[in-house]
Amino acid sequence: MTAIVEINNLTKMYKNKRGIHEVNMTVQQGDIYGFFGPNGAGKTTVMKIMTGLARPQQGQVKLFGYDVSTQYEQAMSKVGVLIETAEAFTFMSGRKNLELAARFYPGIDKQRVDEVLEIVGLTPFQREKVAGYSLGMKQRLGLAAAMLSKPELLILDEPTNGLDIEGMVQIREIILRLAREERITFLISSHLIHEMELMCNRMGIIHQGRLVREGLISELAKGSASLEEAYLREITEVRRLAAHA
Ligand SMILES: Nc1ncnc2c1ncn2[C@@H]1O[C@H](COP(=O)(O)OP(=O)(O)OP(=O)(O)O)[C@@H](O)[C@H]1O
Repeated sequence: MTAIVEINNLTKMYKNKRGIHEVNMTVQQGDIYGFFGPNGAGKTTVMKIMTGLARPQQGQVKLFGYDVSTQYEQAMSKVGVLIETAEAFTFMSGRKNLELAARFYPGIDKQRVDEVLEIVGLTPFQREKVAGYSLGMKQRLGLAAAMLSKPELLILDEPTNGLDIEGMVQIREIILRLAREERITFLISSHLIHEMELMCNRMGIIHQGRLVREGLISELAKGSASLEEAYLREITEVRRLAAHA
């Protein structure tokens, strides 16, 4: 197995003493890795450091074997990112937004814009202004933008956050298809455990800034009626140990 993402000992504490502490994670090629934790657990902080949007106080992130802090361009060359809600110019069409984003990458032509619109199911709405898009359509446009450079790894922060059931299903189906047909590796954060169960093969659980468990979902759920029950049991144990520390 090839490790696409290697996170070692990552620490970033904000002035308010919150943040992340000595996080270790590995994403293997072909994984749909679920990065799971409640609001405020530290998911966005890890993802921002991974993509160079924030600096750690300690530790290291390697993407495709390259260190994000010292070999940024090589590390990010095969990575697509969607962190927090997708931003777009609402007065422009979906297509125009993608054409604008494509200018940041050398060698991306109009044909690729057609391809990514097709992948996310926005071809029929490409000429409409983004102002008229639903939240689900905006998220799919963000996914299309992240796909422009033909990435081999997609890092998605809460891609289904705030979406209705139909919107969630659409995003999930796109992710599963891309993993299957284009062999894209995914790192996806969510605070919805059911989403993780439906989409991911492996999962890391972050709790109050610490990665408390990582493994195959099938193994994490073993011996429990559901993944949710397994998670609650894990967290109860973490709290019990913390109380006795
Ligand atoms: N810029 C900041 N300054 C101070 N504290 C911060 C800052 N960014 C995040 N935090 C705190 O660090 C902790 C981790 O936040 P983070 O956004 O990484 O969590 P998260 O798991 O992504 O949660 P959410 O799902 O709510 O986005 C939280 O307690 C948050 O309040």
